[in-house]
Order: sequence, then structure tokens, then C-alpha cells
Amino acid sequence: MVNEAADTRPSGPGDLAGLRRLVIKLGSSSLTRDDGGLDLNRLDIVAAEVARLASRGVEVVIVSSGAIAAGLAPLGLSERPRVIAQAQAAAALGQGLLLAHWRSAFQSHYRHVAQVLLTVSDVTRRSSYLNVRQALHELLEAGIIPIVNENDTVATDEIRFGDNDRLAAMVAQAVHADLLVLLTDVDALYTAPPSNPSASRITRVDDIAALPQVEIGGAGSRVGTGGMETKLAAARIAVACGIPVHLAAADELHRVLTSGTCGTWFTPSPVRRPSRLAWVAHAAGVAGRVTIDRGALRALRRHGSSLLAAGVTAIDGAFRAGEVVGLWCDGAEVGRGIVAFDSEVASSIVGLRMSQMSSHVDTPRPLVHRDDLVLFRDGRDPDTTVGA
Ligand SMILES: Nc1ncnc2c1ncn2[C@@H]1O[C@H](COP(=O)(O)OP(=O)(O)O)[C@@H](O)[C@H]1O
Ligand SMILES: N[C@@H](CCC(=O)OP(=O)(O)O)C(=O)O
Repeated sequence: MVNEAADTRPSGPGDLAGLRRLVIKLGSSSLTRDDGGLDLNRLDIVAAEVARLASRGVEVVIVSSGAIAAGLAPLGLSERPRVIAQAQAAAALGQGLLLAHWRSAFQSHYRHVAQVLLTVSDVTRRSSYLNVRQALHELLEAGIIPIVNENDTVATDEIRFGDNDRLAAMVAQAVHADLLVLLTDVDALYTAPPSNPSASRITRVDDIAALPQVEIGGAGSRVGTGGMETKLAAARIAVACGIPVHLAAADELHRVLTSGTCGTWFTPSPVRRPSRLAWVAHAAGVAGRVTIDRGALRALRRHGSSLLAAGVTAIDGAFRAGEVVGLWCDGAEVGRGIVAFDSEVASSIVGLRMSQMSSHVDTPRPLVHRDDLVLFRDGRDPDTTVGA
């Protein structure tokens, strides 16, 4: 088991001598050839680099897109389908092909791979998040390379990542990675989509919250999703968790792992947020809304109090105890927390003091405990989130 106490994170690009655990994400655009099929040569090159790291004792998780792209040709499709059922069929077919190729790419290096398919709720619901984390740790300890992708066939439109960038950031956070490498079809973050002649490369971002005006475009290829926007979202999540991010072109993986003189480096925030609070802050699926009054907000902000039902004015949405809810005050989302009661029970105790709750609940307790709470200092940007 890796010693979590030692700081093994690189201090800058290329400083990987002490690296213990790494997440590498490959986008569809870098795993597919121009004619749409999977680029097996690329998989082989990545497998060779990863096997080299693994032989040094570095634990690596690969987040691999490409299932839908791999399923297009066998289904007789020439481009990514818009109809969700077709995309799901392509993913179901393509995921098998994708994993078979990863397996054979690693076979020559005597490494096993394991398929891990995740949905949004697997990383946002605390119980399944912990299971995922344990399974990944178990695989890494056994020297196996987990190949992670979104479970596209079961994910529905409203509750899917859609891109694998944010999924990769959540995985990096779950396994306490030292570094997240985002590999794509563009060599860096630019000040504007690279098709714009005035766009210039950004080699380093030390404070993502103060990123200079960057014009973000959509995906550059026929197969990619999300473009730079989801990569920046992923970088925000990772750096807030204290994990540096190196964004680079897929064919520069060797340089990322050696000199580091390529791509865009995102410096992590100095404070490594406890993973549980990061999970609450960045949970993609917020199950409901709890509106609180100003007095309650003041108590949370100034005194680090738990959220009591007495300070709640409304409950919206249907949620279960243990899910993440947004906390709202005066029309703005002021924080998030793990709620202690199902929505029906929560609705029945709105405005009640602890002493008045016993006829509604077995054990009167705060609606959101302070240990399960994050507050947004300024607007909704999780960069400015502080633990309560
Ligand atoms: N400001 C920007 N800097 C760099 N690339 C950008 C920018 N805005 C948009 N892009 C586009 O984002 C694309 C990468 O995203 P995407 O196609 O989703 O890749 P992937 O499949 O690797 O996730 C690039 O090809 C590029 O055209
Ligand atoms: N899960 C999907 C990936 C979705 C997607 O296109 O992601 P990406 O190319 O990383 O933006 C697949 O395997 O096809």
C-alpha cells in the first residue's frame, strides 16, 4: 500500500522521480484514426509507456474513451450518432473491442488489465464511491491496470458525464493520484480554439481561478465530446483536490513522463482538500435543494455550525438520506452537503427546533452535519469552496 503521508506529487512538469500513482485519460479523438477505427498503434505506445512506469512501481489508472468510436464501423455508422439509443448500442459493442485491444496491448508486457465502467452516481453517491475506491485500490495493489470508462449503455442523458474528463478527475481524486494526465488531439490549452490564427499556447496555469480570458470551443474532432471546456472543468476539480494536471497531445506522452516540456501544466491548490469534501463540492448530481434563511447561513459561515432544520425554509426535489443537496439562500447556491434525511422527512421538519422533531424522526439530528458540508465563499465556483 502506498504511504499516503509522503508527498509524492510532482512539483512541476517532468518532476516524476517520486511519482507513486497516476491517472492517464485518453480522449476519443486521440484513440481513433481519421477513418474512424481505433488507432491500435496509439494503444500499443501508451501500453508500453504505462508498463515501463508499472515496472518502476508506479500505479497507473487509464481512463479510456473510445467505446462509441470503436463501435461505429461494425454498426455501419460513419459518425457519432445523436440518437442516444444508437450511441448506447455503439458503446456496448465498442467497449468490448476497446478492452480487447487494451488487453492485447498490455499482454506483451505481461500486465493484466481490468475493466471498470462507472456512472455518475457511482462516484457521487457516497456508498458506491467508497466501493469504487476500494476496488481500484485492490486492483492497483495487485499490479493490474484498471481501464475506466463511463458505462455509456446504462447512463441516461440527464445523469451522464458524457465526456471522460470530469470522470477522470473524480477517479484521480478517489485514488489520491499524484498527477492527472489529460491526453487529447491538441498540444496545449490555447487562448482561443486553435483554429483561430491569433490563439496562443498557455504552457502553465498556476492559479486556475485567475486563468486569463480563454475562449473555449467545442470538440475539435468528429468523435470527441466536450472540447476544452470539460478539460478545464476536470482541471478545476483535480487542482482543488491538490492534484496537478498535465494536459498534452496524446503523442507526447513520453515527453510528459520524462522532460515534461510540452502541453499545459496546472499547479494544484496548496491545500489538499479531504477527499470526502471534494466529493461533496464537485458531485455532479445534486439531488435536491434546501433553502435556508440568513441566520442559518451566518451560523454556518461564522461558527462552523451544522445545518439545523430550524434554519430551513423550503425543501425541493426528491432525495434520499446520504445524497448531496444544494444549499440555497436568497436565490443563490451557497453550499452543498450530504443530507441526513429523505426529502419527505426533511419536508416534515422544516423550521422545527431539535426539541420539536421527535414526533417526526427517531433520532433528532441536524439536517446536514458540519462534517458533511462545504460552503461556497463566492458564488458557485467550487474553486472558492471552503470546508465548514
Ligand atoms: N482554447 C482552446 N485551447 C485548445 N483547444 C481547444 C480550445 N477550445 C476548443 N478546443 C478544442 O478542444 C479539442 C479537444 O477536445 P475533444 O475533441 O473533446 O478531445 P478529447 O476527445 O480528447 O476529449 C481540440 O481539438 C480543440 O480543437
Ligand atoms: N464514454 C465515451 C466517451 C465519450 C467521449 O467522447 O469522451 P472524450 O473523447 O474523452 O471527450 C466512449 O467511450 O465513447
